[in-house]
Amino acid sequence: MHPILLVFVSLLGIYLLQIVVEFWRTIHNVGHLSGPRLLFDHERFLVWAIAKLLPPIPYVSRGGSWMLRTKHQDFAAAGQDATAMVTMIPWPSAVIYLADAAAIKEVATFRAKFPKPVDMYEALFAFGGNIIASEGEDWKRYRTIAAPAFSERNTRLVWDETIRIMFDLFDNVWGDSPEIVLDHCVDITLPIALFVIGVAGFGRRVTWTSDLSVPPGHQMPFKDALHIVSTNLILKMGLPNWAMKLTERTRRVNLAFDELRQYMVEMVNARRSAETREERHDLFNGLLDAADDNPDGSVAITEQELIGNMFIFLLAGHETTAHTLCFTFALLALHPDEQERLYQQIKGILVDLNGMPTYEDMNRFTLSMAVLYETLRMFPPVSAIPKRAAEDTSLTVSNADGGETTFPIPSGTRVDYQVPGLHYNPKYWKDPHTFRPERFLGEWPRNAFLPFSSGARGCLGRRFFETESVAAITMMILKYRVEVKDEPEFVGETFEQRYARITAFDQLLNTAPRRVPLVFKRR
Ligand code: HEM
Repeated sequence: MHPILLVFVSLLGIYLLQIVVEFWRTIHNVGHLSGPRLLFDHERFLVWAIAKLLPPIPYVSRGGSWMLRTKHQDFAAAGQDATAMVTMIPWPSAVIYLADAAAIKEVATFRAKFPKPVDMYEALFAFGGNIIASEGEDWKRYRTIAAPAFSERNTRLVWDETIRIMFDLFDNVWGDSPEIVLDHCVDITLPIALFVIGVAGFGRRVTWTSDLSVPPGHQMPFKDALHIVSTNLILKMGLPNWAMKLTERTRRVNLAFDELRQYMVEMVNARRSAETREERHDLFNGLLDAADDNPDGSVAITEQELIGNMFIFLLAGHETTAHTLCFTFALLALHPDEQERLYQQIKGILVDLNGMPTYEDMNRFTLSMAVLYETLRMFPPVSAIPKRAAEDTSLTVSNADGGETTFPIPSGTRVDYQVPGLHYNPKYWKDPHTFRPERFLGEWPRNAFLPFSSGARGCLGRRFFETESVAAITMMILKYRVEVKDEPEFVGETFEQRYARITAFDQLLNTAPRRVPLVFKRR
């Protein structure tokens, strides 16, 4: 054998031998927790992207959207509510997945022991320093500034504007048509969520019929910039700057980012040069208020951080909301009896309100909220919430025979909340595969419901989202009956087939419905 080839083969042999030894050591170090064993590390971006396209292949790929597809199965097979995925190449590593409410609560409580692995959120820095992609002192500063923006007044604004947007849709877009056929329900839920974040987030009213003129100094109307940015955030995060200049589409996306940034800079300047401060309750103004009110006069947040956080609100809040609303209408269309029950409650409440609910009425729509929660339980937009052990530690989970298992966690190991695993865990949820909104009407296991994460790092926009969604669902079901669109190629399918088709999903940055063809019939 040629000496160079001999050296290469020997080095490769040593590497493979080390990998095999390290692989067994990694399994041993997490207490031999059962779970998938895979050849390649799924967390590398390229492998992750390829794995999404592949079908499940034993020891190679779990296939796309595996968490929501497999739900609680891995945990049931393991006989306990913790599993470890151990991968081999390029270097053995383990990710521990939890579907045990008490263990998750412990991880959320001991934040210093289980901080957020911010290196995984690197792509989000494309927008500037921000609350989601930070930890420690930076995160505390962002949270202190951002939390007051999600005020009671902002929530009220969200409610009022959502009702207005829904009426605008019914009166000025759908008009007198007795039925509206949509090939994919996101065609209305994406705009609804965009308009709400436009006005209650950015303080700019954009709507179905809003004016598309381009103000001086701009190349694109605000509405287009907001829309293009919000639907292309993944593209911008995934591609390097030079690649964004290659095609007409990516150049337009780049332009939209520049335009939205410029609109925001102008909004900051207009506000700072204004003689009197306007009383406004959108998130952008809320952030500016907090930034300006720093008691020692120092800059609490730079302009770049302000804009970075606004981009993040758009990323965190737009598609998650739109997709959840879409799944909600899909589930109501698939379960007409549940839809009727919801309609009866809404009608009963609105009889004495002349059809125009106010923010004060929100808590009376208990079934609207229950339907929303049941949708979030079954189709959580975020499947995995990652943490990383900062020191050698251990956790205890319950197992199938009623006992407990304690396992070690070496420092540096990823520990993820596996949200679908928790949400479909029969220990907490009776008949977890059945759509049963009323389970959220009485007492329910709050620690086993994690669509918004929990603890100090829980979702800041939860109330924003809930308010908008309850208003949108309530108005829609009051005015329209939702049905699955009849399509000749699906005649004769069983309920299970129809359910699987209408709720089919892909998991990208969040869970996205694949195609939800619905008909909205005027009541
Ligand atoms: C269905 C709707 C939503 C869901 C399921 C959701 C879910 C989540 C989850 C799971 C996290 C934790 C992420 C992590 O640890 O990496 C989070 C954080 C966050 N969300 Fe949401 N979210 C939703 C809507 C919104 C909206 C509408 C906004 C803002 C307008 C928003 C703003 C935020 C922010 C600022 C954080 C970071 C909190 C922190 O790290 O301190 N979210 N959200």
